[in-house]
Amino acid sequence: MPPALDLLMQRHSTPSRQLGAPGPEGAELHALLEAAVRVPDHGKLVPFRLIELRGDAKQIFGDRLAAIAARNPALSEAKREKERTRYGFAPLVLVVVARVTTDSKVPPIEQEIAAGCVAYNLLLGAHALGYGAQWLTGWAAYDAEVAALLRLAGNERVIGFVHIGTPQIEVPDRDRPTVQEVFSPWMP
Ligand SMILES: Cc1cc2nc3c(=O)[nH]c(=O)nc-3n(C[C@H](O)[C@H](O)[C@H](O)COP(=O)(O)O)c2cc1C
Repeated sequence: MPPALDLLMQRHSTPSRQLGAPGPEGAELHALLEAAVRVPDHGKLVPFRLIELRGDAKQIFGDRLAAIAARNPALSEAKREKERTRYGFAPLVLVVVARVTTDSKVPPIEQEIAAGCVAYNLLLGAHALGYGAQWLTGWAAYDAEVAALLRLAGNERVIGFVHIGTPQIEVPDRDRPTVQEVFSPWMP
């Protein structure tokens, strides 16, 4: 099997709480980012950007998120507790942001898909470099206060928080859809 296809076959997420140091930094992180932004992009709009959360900034972000969660009566106590600790594990979290050009002929969904490809490339690239990663959204990706905390513009939204680090345990793969389940010929 070609190595690139083998990578696709081997990749799986590592839960963010099972990720620890080290994570990619310096030239290695730069290479990961360069590879990640090579996505199909209708209209070449570059409808994405990335925000790094690392070190103290990452922990402060996690604390602020927990404070927002604590004020939200719609979130269960268990979810609020999860927020208090979520950012203490993976050494690096990349926030993938979609920035949608509204006066373009390219529909917003296509621009958001391009940003989603960046997030997936990060998972693949992290795996290729020997790291583990997980793409999370949760309530925080859709919360206006969190968007303000990240200083997102009105046309921007969080596509995912990609946690990257070194797996602390061997994570078994999950069940995968079979080709038979998802593939069929079109019948005229
Ligand atoms: C857009 C998106 C958002 C996700 N958000 C969450 C999340 O908030 N919480 C969670 O437990 N898993 C979430 N997941 C799933 C995990 O990232 C991951 O895919 C899954 O745990 C294992 O699948 P994998 O091994 O094929 O990556 C999300 C996946 C996608 C594509």
